[in-house]
Amino acid sequence: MNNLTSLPLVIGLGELLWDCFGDERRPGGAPANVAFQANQLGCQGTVVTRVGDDALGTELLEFLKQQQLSTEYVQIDETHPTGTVTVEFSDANDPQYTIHEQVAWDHLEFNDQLAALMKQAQAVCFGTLAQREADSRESIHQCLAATSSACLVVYDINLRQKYYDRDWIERSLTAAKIVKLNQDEVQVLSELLAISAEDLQAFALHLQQAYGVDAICITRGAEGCLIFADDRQYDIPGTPVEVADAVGAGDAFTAALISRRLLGWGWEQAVLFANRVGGLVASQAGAMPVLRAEFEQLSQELQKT
Ligand SMILES: Nc1ncnc2c1ncn2[C@@H]1O[C@H](COP(=O)(O)OP(=O)(O)O)[C@@H](O)[C@H]1O
Ligand SMILES: O=C(O)C(=O)C[C@H](O)[C@H](O)COP(=O)(O)O
Repeated sequence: MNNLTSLPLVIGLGELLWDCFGDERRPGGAPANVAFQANQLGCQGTVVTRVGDDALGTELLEFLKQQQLSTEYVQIDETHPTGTVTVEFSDANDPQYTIHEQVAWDHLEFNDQLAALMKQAQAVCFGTLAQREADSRESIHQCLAATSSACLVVYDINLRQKYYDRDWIERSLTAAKIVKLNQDEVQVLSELLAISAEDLQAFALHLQQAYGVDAICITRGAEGCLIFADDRQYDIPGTPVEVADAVGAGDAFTAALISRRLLGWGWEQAVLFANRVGGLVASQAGAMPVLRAEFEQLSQELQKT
């Protein structure tokens, strides 16, 4: 691997795709969004994924290059096309995703190159969607098994349509140190794992104890977030923004939290920062807006408090 920088290496492991909004399309895919944002947040964000041998795949590779992200770990699939997602919005302006099937990122292949990369990672973020096919599911868990014991393994649950299963979720929870989920996902998980979510503190404690997770982050859109870590609870209200679309807000939150924890920030400051970063991304169109200067300014402001 060409590790040319000493910045913390943050891997987004799973889907890189096109989010399609009517006639427009923008790069997306939850783990790729995390890697992209980590790159803007002072880390070396790197995407591990697979695209098709087609024009949409070539365009994604070009996009990564333009944004100074490595394309070294983007596999090219000769038989499956580049992934696409149709994004629509509910009456409450919440994004709804239709994820198209049998695409390149369903068929990630674990190999020695990925093992070497994972060994060097300071953090890795993965989700549930990219585990819908056995090929990528097994490769993702092989990648996680190749990380060092110091690596911050983050599971951003991201449940989409019917693409989840109790066994995959439990296996992923067991592999993770930090788990991120939104309010809707709390309800789904509560039913799937038969854990009451009436008391969120008890819900989080159950996940922490049953699966050996250090921190549980529950995001609540405009209402901010609730974090359980170090035997404490951080209840952070939202900061009002004018929403362009909330696509990628959760991934930006996750990337910001990872980046500041890796820099040694305490939970409270890191969460305050992540909350604001999520809001900033919700105020912009698409999952990967360029906001490097805004993030830096916010980081400096919060560091002074
Ligand atoms: N409308 C909004 N106003 C202010 N902050 C927001 C808004 N939407 C999202 N955020 C910020 O982004 C974070 C993640 O958003 P959320 O929608 O809960 O995640 P996800 O995209 O995973 O569903 C929230 O915790 C909040 O900090
Ligand atoms: O990969 C997926 O699951 C997709 O549907 C593509 C989207 O780009 C992200 O999901 C946005 O994720 P949020 O940050 O939760 O808004």
